[in-house]
Amino acid sequence: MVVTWRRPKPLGERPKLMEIAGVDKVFGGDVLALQEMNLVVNEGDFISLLGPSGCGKSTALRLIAGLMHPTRGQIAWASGEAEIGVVFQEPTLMPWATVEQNVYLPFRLKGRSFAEVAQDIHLALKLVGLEAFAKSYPRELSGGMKMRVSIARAMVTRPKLILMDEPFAALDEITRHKLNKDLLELKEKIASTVIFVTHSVFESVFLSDRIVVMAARPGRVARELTVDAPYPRGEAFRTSAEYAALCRTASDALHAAMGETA
Ligand SMILES: Nc1ncnc2c1ncn2[C@@H]1O[C@H](COP(=O)(O)OP(=O)(O)OP(=O)(O)O)[C@@H](O)[C@H]1O
Repeated sequence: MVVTWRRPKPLGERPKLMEIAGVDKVFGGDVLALQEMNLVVNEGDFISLLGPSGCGKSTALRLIAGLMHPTRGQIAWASGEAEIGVVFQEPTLMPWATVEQNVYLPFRLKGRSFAEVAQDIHLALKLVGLEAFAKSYPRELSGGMKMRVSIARAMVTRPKLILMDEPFAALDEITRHKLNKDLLELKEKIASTVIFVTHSVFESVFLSDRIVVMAARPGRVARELTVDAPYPRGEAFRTSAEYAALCRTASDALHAAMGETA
């Protein structure tokens, strides 16, 4: 695995990675979880899906992951092939396996031997700051460290797109801030694309360059915002007037979307 330090191209110049076109998802014949979703995802985007409970954020992620199929519409990959890694809210680690064995899992599922990919595993652990814990078991790690293992596992095969479903929601605020910052650095190093589900206006503004604001009943995209602030972003950005103003804009958009709920 080669670590690249390539910056994503500016918004508007990025090649298309995948497209969600006119997607509906209906459960049980009458629950319209997602209505007419349209979204173009470009290489290098950091997109947050921001919205209240029940607006279809997880449904959208599961559709993109191919864990289920749309009722109507399509999800098309520019390369013709979906290459994704997924990080869930819970780290979902195998308790009986070491950290490196957990990170090995996606390769094992592809039939690769550990020896063949050991270097990739160790580089992924290094990138999340856990190279010294390769032989530890999940029970020996803090919540934040377990989440780092989960992130290493999602990126070890170098997927084009990493899907993250509220990965830091269960962590304390200090750990969450640290992981937010580390995630941005990591994304830059591996030149990946991220779709990140969150309830938090603050987290979405800190991380993303595009925020897709969603509304509920039925779940749908209400509007899209661009966060026009340069990366790298750190604590100076988090405490800036610019960040406060961007949070205000996103919060207003979210409240407007919730007000539109039928
Ligand atoms: N498997 C399912 N069967 C029936 N209804 C479902 C199913 N999955 C989701 N729904 C419904 O679809 C709607 C959207 O759910 P989804 O979990 O995608 O929302 P969400 O925005 O991710 O919510 P949260 O933030 O609470 O996780 C909700 O009304 C939910 O109850």
